[in-house]
Amino acid sequence: MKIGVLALQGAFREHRQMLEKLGVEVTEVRLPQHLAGLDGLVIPGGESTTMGKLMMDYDLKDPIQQFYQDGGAIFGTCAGAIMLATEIEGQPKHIQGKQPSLELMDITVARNAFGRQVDSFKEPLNIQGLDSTFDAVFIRAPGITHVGKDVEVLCEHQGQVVLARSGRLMAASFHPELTKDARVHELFLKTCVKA
Ligand SMILES: NC(=O)CC[C@H](N)C(=O)O
Repeated sequence: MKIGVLALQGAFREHRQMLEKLGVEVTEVRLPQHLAGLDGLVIPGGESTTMGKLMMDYDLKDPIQQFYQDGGAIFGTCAGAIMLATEIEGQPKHIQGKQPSLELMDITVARNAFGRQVDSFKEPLNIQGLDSTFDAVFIRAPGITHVGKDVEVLCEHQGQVVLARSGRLMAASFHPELTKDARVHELFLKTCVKA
């Protein structure tokens, strides 16, 4: 299996290390041609307005959407979840129009729903499909405030959805790459088998 990690900005190295630990071949994606031959793509946490701007500057939006249409799977964590969402709440006022995102997953995401950087926290979560709790790190995390009818809720915390899946798309509010526990990445790898 070959997985790409979008490496424009943010915590892409940690995802790379986690996936390599699981025996996966990993490619850092910075240009459209880096998507060739991948089964899945991870969009890391970071800062979604910066990542969105870089995605547009590097002409990656259409190729990533095409990658998904062609059967690729995508996992967005934290800022990456914002990048996947069809609707974003709380975008900064200085951005005119809609903050750039991929608009692939039928979810509404509220930016910074769990407070500011100083309010970052670690929390044991009960995640559907895992037989014990998962210690999740939240850093200026978004909350998933609405899910479409084809979206499965895999975990909720403080009344908000924090892990969701829709076919080959997965979105997490937290940072599963910042722990030693690889089980959330394993859940994603199960969705990466091309039809
Ligand atoms: N850790 C993160 O990825 C934070 C996301 C950030 N708050 C944003 O809106 O882009």
